[in-house]
Amino acid sequence: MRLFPVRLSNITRMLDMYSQFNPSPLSIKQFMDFGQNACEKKSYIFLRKELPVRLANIMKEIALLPDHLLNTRSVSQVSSWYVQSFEEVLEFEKAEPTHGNLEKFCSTLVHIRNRHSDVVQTMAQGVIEMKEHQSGSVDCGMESSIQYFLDRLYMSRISIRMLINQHTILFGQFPNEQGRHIGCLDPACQISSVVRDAYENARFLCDQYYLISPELEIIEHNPLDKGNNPIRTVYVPSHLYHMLFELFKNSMRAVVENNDQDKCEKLPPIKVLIAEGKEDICVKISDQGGGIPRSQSDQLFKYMYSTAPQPSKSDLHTVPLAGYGYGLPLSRLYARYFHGDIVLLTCEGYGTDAIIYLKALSDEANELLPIFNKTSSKFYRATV
Ligand SMILES: CS(=O)(=O)N1CCC(Oc2ccc(-c3c(C(=O)NC[C@H]4CC[C@H](C(=O)O)CC4)noc3-c3cc(Cl)c(O)cc3O)cc2)CC1
Repeated sequence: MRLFPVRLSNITRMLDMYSQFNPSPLSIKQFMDFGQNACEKKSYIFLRKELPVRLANIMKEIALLPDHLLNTRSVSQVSSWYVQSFEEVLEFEKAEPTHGNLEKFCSTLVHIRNRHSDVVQTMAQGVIEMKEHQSGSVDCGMESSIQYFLDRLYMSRISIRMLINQHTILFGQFPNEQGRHIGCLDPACQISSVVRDAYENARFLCDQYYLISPELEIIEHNPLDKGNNPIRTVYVPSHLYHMLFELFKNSMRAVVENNDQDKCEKLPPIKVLIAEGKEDICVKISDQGGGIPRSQSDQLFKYMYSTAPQPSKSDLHTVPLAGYGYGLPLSRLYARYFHGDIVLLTCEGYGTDAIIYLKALSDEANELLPIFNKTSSKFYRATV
């Protein structure tokens, strides 16, 4: 994207200014409290500052990427999307919150969300382009700086899309079709329902490809609730679904590929435990898929490790359990976004437990946001 000198110096000046502010993390409780008495003007005043701050913080890190990654066609494309979106939001920097401007702001946010919908795939393509242009393999210093950057880029992207979704759902075209939901948050998200949804959809893909799939068993353990009601929490169902869907796909692939169906009529079931404690809600997915050597289990969270040549569109259809190779690292980011986590515990020769940890209390579920500062930029200089 060619930038004319005047425009370039303007953007550089604004980037330097907005990147000096730290992003302001919000908790699930704050999202809920604001959404229950939502005021569009207050949201507009907050977002027209916070969105450029979050965009500028990650744009400064994009600029620190090594040239042979930054100058790939794909990463240049992503960079230009960020520049364009940064400029578009800045148009509201001093605009009064009139009805017209509020409406224009909402549609601008929708355009920005759509512009950035393919950032993950495009970055994956950029990593592949870089590897293709590299004569030798990528050294581990470079690999760890790319891992560090992509984790921060995608966490920033998750957070920006969360802010945009809350505003456009609360104040967009259909504000009253929310039911009990507050934006993309469900105040009473029933964990077992999302587990079943994700399982059924992963099972459909598994049956399509392998013509067989393991059964599901769910157990809930909620010592704090005498009525033994299903465990519910305030969360973003789509985030939880994304994590569960990826983990079920992995479990099903392992179970089907590592169990000799001739010997046993039925595949060992996938067992899910949902437990609520004072601090955490845990969702443990246990399978008998043969497990992975410990030396390999860390690799599964690596973007570079899994960045095999992207499946072609037809592959994605014919090899449905394969993805772009970012399923697990991205799922862990969704869990970490509100201070949860995903941990893999594998027993080679037997199977794997994948545990999703969620914060049980919404005022402890704070956004985890990357901050551009001397420390983060040193990391790039050290490993570039
Ligand atoms: C980056 S990504 O998110 O896009 N994605 C990560 C996932 C990967 O696909 C998978 C899927 C399953 C497995 C797998 C095996 C397995 O396959 N064992 C048998 C081999 C063990 C090494 C052995 C060897 O090479 O030594 C050769 C056999 N066993 O346990 C699991 C397992 C993994 C996860 Cl993460 C899980 O949640 C549940 C599981 O049961 C491995 C890889 C695509 C890429």
